[in-house]
Amino acid sequence: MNISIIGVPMDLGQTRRGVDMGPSAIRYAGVVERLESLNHDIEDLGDIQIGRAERVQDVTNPKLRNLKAVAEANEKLASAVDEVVTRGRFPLVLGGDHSIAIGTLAGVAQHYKNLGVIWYDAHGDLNTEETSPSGNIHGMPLAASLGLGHPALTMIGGYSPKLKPENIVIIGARALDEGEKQLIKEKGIKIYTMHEVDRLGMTKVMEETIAYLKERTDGVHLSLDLDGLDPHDAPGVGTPVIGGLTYRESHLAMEMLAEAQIITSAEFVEVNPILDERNKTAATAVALMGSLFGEKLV
Ligand SMILES: NC(=[NH2+])NCCC[C@H](N)C(=O)O
Ligand SMILES: [Mn+2]
Ligand SMILES: [Mn+2]
Repeated sequence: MNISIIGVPMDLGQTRRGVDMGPSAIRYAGVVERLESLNHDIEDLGDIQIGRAERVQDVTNPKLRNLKAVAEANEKLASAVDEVVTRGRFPLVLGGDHSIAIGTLAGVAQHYKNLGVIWYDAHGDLNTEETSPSGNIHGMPLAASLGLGHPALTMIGGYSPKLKPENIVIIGARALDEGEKQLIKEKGIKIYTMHEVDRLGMTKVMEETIAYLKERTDGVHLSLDLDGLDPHDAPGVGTPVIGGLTYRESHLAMEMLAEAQIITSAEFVEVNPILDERNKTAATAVALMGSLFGEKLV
């Protein structure tokens, strides 16, 4: 595979500092070497520039913190991702907080009629400024990609929506806000909460997810928020939620995706080295990328 890495040192989609160092932490954990060892062609495009006016939080609208800076960075990311896909390469985006999924999806979705998304996350990220309890844009990217929310977010890349609700599968959810629950029901979004993961087991969850997406999509983006994993395996995240997916379940999920060959772009987000233990979370991310890109135990 020809893979292009794009770092997005974004921390303006939430209020805990340090997640802007995520791309560096993931590079230190050896992402390039790991993927090269699997015989992929790797190109590291470096980082997107994030405008951060002396780290001052812009709360002009407390329901949409740092809206302008987040939107600007996502426009840049959308063009960078679009350029990678146009060159026929696989975009691998390193975050940064999850607000960057808006830009990644804006860059990818225009290349597909029916882009699918696997949202691997403790959260739904389906809030809008009306439903958000925090005003943090990292809780809104999936809604924005469905065309819901502020136009500065929904219109990144100049078009909307990027996704159809029936092409989304959420895996690992265990912290959903009221508005998000409503939206999931109203739009019929497919979701495997921790309840279903416990009940069915990850094998069945992934078999169903893969079959579901295969029949209705022509490409699948993996948006993996490290907080989807249990804080025991991924402590370096800004919004940890206990009772999450294990390291082993997550590897199995990545291995099954590799086998099915359905993933056409991916992002690994919310790695915060300041909150981490000896770069464990970045190391987990890199190990999961290994499995996603074909690493086998024997
Ligand atoms: N990408 C994330 N970690 N999102 C966490 C969102 C938390 C909460 N639902 C909010 O909207 O504020
Ligand atoms: Mn999350
Ligand atoms: Mn998220």
